[in-house]
Amino acid sequence: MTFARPATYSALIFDLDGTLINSAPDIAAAVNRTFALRGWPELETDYVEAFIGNGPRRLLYDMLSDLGLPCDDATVTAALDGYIRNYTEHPADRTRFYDHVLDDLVALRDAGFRLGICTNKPHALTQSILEVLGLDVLFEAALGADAVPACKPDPRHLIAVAEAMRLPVGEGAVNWAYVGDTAVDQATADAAGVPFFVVPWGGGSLVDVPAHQRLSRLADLVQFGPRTATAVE
Ligand SMILES: O=C(O)COP(=O)(O)O
Ligand SMILES: [Mg+2]
Repeated sequence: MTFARPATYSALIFDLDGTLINSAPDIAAAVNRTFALRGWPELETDYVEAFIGNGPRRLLYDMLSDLGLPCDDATVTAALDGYIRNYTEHPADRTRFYDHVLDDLVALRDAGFRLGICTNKPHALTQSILEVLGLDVLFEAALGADAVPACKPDPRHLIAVAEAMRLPVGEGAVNWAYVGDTAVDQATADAAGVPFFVVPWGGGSLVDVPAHQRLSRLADLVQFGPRTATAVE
């Protein structure tokens, strides 16, 4: 989709996994603890990482199906319970920010942006990981997949975060943007009629967007900040 680039955005909403944090090592560890109990194979982090972005149920279903293991509803539901328990016990042991993310988020806040998160990670895990990483103070709202009736790529997930931040929604009214790393994020923004930017890490290089929507780092967005734009005028 194409969109008119405004001079400023009042807010930015971010995806979490693959966009702000590399959580793949902790996700893979929780998957492997869950798999080990069932006699399923140990998986490489890179393999698991490629399936992240559609929430934990799809993560497990997609991997089990790809590996030729049982992936009926009952098996996936039991594995999901174990996975969430394992991940909750170790939410951020090995999770790290991508390069410059923390500094750049502070720069974006200082440029006048209001900040939110729209992630397919479970809501309670999202809250605890944001707290562990000290990010809870930077974001006005963060909604995980199970905090809304329909999660990404359903646009209502993103709209729910905007509404929690009291941002304008609806055609022609949007003055904020979504930043993510996968085609799921892109499809969500497109369906919501919201400008989209993609990061260069996570799954970002695989997403097909025009050059002006491709970031080299989050601080590229400072130029669209209300305070930055005012200072330039
Ligand atoms: O799929 C997940 O669990 C989370 O992914 P997201 O933060 O990239 O939406
Ligand atoms: Mg992501």
